[in-house]
Amino acid sequence: MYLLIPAAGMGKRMGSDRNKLLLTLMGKPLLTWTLQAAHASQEITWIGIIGQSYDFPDFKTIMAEVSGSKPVELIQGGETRQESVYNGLQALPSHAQQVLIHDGARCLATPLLFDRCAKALQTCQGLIAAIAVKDTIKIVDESGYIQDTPDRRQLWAAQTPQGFEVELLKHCHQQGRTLNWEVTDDAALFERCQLPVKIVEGEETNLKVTTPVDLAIAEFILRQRLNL
Ligand SMILES: Nc1ccn([C@@H]2O[C@H](COP(=O)(O)OP(=O)(O)OP(=O)(O)O)[C@@H](O)[C@H]2O)c(=O)n1
Ligand SMILES: C[C@](O)(CO)[C@H](O)COP(=O)(O)O
Repeated sequence: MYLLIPAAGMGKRMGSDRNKLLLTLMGKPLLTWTLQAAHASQEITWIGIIGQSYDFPDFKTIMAEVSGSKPVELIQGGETRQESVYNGLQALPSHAQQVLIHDGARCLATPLLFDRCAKALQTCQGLIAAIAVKDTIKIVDESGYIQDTPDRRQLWAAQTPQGFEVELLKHCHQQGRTLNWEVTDDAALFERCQLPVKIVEGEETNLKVTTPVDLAIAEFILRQRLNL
C-alpha cells in the first residue's frame, strides 16, 4: 500500500515560528513519530512525504534517523493541504492503484490503524478513519443562536488515514481544481463527486496536533502508551 504524508503546512494555529511537525514531542519531532508508525505498519510498502522545500534538510535528517526498509520519497508541497495532496498524487509511482493519505500532524496514529485502513481499502473505493462524536453538537446561525441539534448517532469526527483508488481520487482532485472547490480533506472531494466513502473505526488517541494544548495532550497519551 502506498502512503502519502501531507507535511507541508505552517502550523499557524500552533503559533510556532516554523512547521509544527518539526516541534518535538518527548524529544523527537512530530514527523518522526508519524514516520515511525508508517514504517511499523505491515501493509505500507512505500511512503511519500509532502513538504515545503525549505523543510527538506530537516526532513532528510528525520528520514535518516528513523529506521525502516521502505522507500521514502520527498515531494514538493503546495499552498494548501488540498494542493499538497494533489502534488502527492502526481508523484506516486505510475503503477500505484490505491493510496492512503495520512496527516503528518496526526503523529499518534498506530501501525494497526494503518493496517486496518489498508485492508478495508480492498473492499471499497474510498474510506476514512473516523470516530463517533461524543459531544452534543449544535448548528448555530450567524447571530449566535442555535438552529438545530443534529442526531449524534449520525455524527462522526473525520481523521486520517483516508484511503482511495488512485485514479478516482486523481479525478476528484482534478474536478476540485476545475470547479474551485476548497475542502479540508480528501473524502470531501470524493463526496462532491458522488462517490462512496466508507467509515473505518479510527482511534480516540489519533488526535491532530493543531494547537499548543494538543501537544500537551499528545505527550500525556504517549507517556501512557510507553509506560513512562
Ligand atoms: N499547504 C499545506 C497545509 C497543510 N498540510 C498538512 O496537512 C496536515 C493537516 O493540516 P493542519 O493541521 O491544518 O496543518 P497546518 O496547515 O500546518 O496548520 P495551520 O492550519 O494551523 O496553519 C498537516 O500535516 C500539514 O502539514 C500540507 O501538507 N500542505
Ligand atoms: C484531514 C483532517 O485531518 C481530517 O480531520 C482535517 O480535516 C485537516 O484539516 P483541518 O483544517 O485542520 O480540519
